[in-house]
Amino acid sequence: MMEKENKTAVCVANACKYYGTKQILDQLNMQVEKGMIYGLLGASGCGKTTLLSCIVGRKKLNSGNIWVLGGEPGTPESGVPGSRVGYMPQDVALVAEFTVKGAVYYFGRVFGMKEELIEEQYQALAKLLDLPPPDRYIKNCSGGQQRRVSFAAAMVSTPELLILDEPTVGLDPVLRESIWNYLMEITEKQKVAVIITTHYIEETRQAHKIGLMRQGKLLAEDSPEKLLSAFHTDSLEEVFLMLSKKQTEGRLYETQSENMPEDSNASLDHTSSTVSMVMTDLNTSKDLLAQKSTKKRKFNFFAKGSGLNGYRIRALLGKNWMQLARNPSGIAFMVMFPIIEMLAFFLAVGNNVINIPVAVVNGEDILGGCANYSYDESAIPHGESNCSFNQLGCRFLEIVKDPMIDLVSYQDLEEAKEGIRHGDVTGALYIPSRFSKSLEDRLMLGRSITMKALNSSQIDVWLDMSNRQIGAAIKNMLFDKIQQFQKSIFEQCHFLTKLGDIPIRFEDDVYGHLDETFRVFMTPGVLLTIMFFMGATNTSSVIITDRLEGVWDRSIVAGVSSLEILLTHFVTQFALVIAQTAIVIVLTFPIYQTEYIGNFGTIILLILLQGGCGMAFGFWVSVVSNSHSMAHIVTSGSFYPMILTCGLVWPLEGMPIGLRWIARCLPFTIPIVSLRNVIKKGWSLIHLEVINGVGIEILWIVIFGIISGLELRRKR
Ligand SMILES: Nc1ncnc2c1ncn2[C@@H]1O[C@H](COP(=O)(O)OP(=O)(O)OP(=O)(O)O)[C@@H](O)[C@H]1O
Repeated sequence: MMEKENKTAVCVANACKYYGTKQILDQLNMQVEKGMIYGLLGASGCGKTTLLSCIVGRKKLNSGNIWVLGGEPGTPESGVPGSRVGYMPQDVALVAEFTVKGAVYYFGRVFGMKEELIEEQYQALAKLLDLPPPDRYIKNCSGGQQRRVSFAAAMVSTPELLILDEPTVGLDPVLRESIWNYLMEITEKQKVAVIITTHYIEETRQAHKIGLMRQGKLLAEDSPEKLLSAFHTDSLEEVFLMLSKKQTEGRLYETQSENMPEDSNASLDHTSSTVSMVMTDLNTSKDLLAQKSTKKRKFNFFAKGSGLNGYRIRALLGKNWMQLARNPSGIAFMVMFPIIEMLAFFLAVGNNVINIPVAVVNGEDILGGCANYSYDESAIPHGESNCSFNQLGCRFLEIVKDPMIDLVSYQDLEEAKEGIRHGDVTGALYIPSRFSKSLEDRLMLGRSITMKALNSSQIDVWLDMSNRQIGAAIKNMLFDKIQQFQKSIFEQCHFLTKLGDIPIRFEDDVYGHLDETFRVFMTPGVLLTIMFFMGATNTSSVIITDRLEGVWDRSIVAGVSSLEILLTHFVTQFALVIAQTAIVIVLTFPIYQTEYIGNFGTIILLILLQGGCGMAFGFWVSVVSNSHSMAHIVTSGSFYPMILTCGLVWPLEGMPIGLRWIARCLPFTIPIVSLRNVIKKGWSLIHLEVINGVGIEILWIVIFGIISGLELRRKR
């Protein structure tokens, strides 16, 4: 048995694999010996790549068994993933920013090979495969050149098992021949087992064994010569066609008994519910698979080899750095966006509105334009308690002058109101024709004033409140101005000015002050939301590129763990978050002079952690998204709900109770309050209202990490 075991490289028994309800592999059996080229043939979509993914451990069978180089893929005995297997996936799966040499070196480093050995291998492979110049970027290589580099990357560790998914697509016949010659040589001399898929059926005549696959089943498995003689033809394509036809007619069993030559070692697979001409040595496979099943599998959160390894981490960090550094426009955007966003905030938010056109109809001086008005003569005191008023409308118009409004004189009230309806002006002030006299009566006569006089002692205002912010700003400004106006009259008339005050007094504010701009309130929220979404978009776009280009999967087959990929991306992306945090902090505090009274370290901590939280969110987005556009939809789709419910636009206290609780659980709702407490109240980390912000950020980093890990496992 030992002898047989040593000869076997891959053994697949009764393999079934589903994607959802669709069956891809159907009771498939296959056996590959060491020192053999195994050509796996089949129409597009028959499940070849899926089978190879299961062999290298990237996908899991729903039922059945696989044994590779000493054990089930993923166990230490099999050495898969790792340097014992060279895997060239169907897609090029190389980092576009790598150079040709850098791509081969990356895999050498992941395998922990010495630099001199990698160089030696690189030189040999460059010659064999006629690789493009070493310093040419992968993204600048042609499709055929990229496939050759991909082949070299699979070969760098001189693996025991070489899995090549359509390696010869797009290569010229001369190069195809030299690759086949090379494969013949390594199978013969180094006893490497090679599994190769190809669309060029005749190319596999040189293989030692070929497997003809259709609809998830292996129809036949034998040497090309034996298959050709069994079907009395000299074309493998014809063999395949005949077998396919018989499979469709359900006569495969007959095929085997009729056609198999005496000396063929093919046997019926009686363990399968289907019948096929597979060569699998069932005794060997049973021995191997039984041996494997005694090995206990350990629970492993990140699926494969979660241990951290220095040289793999160095290789991954180098890769991430290259991806970043060789993408200067990406770096420029990552630096520019926080600057642009913060500048947009500081320049656009919180400033007073100016030059709003407001109509004025001064009934006291319709045509005069206040030409004969004198401030001093508009309120003339008589004795201790009397005062006579004159042209107070003009006095009010002088006081009401403010950068916020541009007064536009109208002579008719209806015309002014029409101006609002047409959008020419935002409001209209109407000063009644007897305003001064009526106001005098109001102050002097007290309770005996007539209703008519009372009405005409008031200035009437109409506002366009369709723009609520502007309407409210004008309203507030008019309240201030009318108080100023009243105070000025009281002073001039020697009245007790306090009599004019409304009977409520606002003392000094405990924290902040009433006339602070809206920007001060917004700053903590803007800082944290910018960091969250910058972290999310940076991370998701980098990781999704790795996943879509196949670099992630390929690195994992080379022995890298998901945890190592995650950690190294975290390190690289966190360096960016640190840079972006520095940018937003410098703009907010030294440059825009935002006041803060709390601990600066706590402010930095809350902002940095929020960037980390965004990164973790971006990581999750990249795991659940199958494309860049889907990642963008998820990120931008979550942007509005999170922003609208975080208390930045409207207080949580104004939301329905259930929504309030949901909003509180979001990644930045409570941290915004915590940051505001540090900036405005000077609270430290010992306050619950600060520490819970830090706690929520850390909790979300952990939650996103865990659900991403679980999703990665589920996707296998
Ligand atoms: N992740 C997936 N989810 C759902 N279906 C999938 C997934 N991957 C592959 N498939 C489907 O499984 C079937 C087999 O795909 P596979 O890539 O294994 O075929 P293949 O034989 O390698 O084809 P080709 O020669 O064109 O590469 C196809 O119908 C494909 O659409």
